[in-house]
Amino acid sequence: MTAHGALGQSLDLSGVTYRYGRGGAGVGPLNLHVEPGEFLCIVGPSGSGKSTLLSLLSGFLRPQTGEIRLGGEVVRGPHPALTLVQQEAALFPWLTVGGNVAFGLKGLNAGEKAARVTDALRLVGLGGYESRRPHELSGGQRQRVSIARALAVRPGLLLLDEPFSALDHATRTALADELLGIWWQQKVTVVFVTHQLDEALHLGQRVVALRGGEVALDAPSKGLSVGELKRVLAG
Ligand SMILES: Nc1ncnc2c1ncn2[C@@H]1O[C@H](COP(=O)(O)OP(=O)(O)OP(=O)(O)O)[C@@H](O)[C@H]1O
Repeated sequence: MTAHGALGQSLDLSGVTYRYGRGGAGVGPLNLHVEPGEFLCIVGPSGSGKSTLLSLLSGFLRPQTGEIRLGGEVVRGPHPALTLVQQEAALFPWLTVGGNVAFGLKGLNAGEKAARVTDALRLVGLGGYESRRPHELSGGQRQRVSIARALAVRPGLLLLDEPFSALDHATRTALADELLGIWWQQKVTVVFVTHQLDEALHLGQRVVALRGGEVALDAPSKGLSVGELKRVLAG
């Protein structure tokens, strides 16, 4: 299921486990392959292991068994090619929008940084907002800035943890469609965690449902229904 000659990187999990305490809750063993440029949604009830999985994917937690590979390279810790967008836009209030987007850019000169910032803000529909401050923006705009910040580093894998959950329905729908446009244009690999089953089916090419830290379903979203997902998640 390769998407449109993607530039994003492949993601592979083989035998990955992480348990909090001996025999405690957590995830695994997980085996998962994500194609370069694929859009994967992860759903699951509260406590099913979604956040633990994202922490493992973003390198904040190390697997206790197995390994995670991004573009064939073992992930050994937080990495600039793995960017995480969280529920609430965590912007630095004392920096401008441009400063926030430029924050993670390393090893570039000032001109290259400015070009990356301009491009990323244009992608999220905030061209010209460079000198604004976060408090001057709406919740949806702030979340757009955090997506721009993630995109500015040209990630091989974009991880999103319920990025639209704090937004009203109309803004949420608009941002979801914008994200699809960006994904299509940038050909980045996306792993998107959501509680909303309809959102997962709308956005993802493929849906993975977690239950009790294990994969209960891994299927193309085409042909899946919210009812079927609910049945799987209920066990
Ligand atoms: N720091 C921790 N110490 C001990 N147990 C933990 C810790 N973090 C999570 N857990 C447990 O691990 C399991 C998976 O939690 P996780 O937060 O990954 O689930 P989740 O699907 O993201 O839930 P939610 O949708 O509520 O955010 C749960 O049983 C949780 O109680």
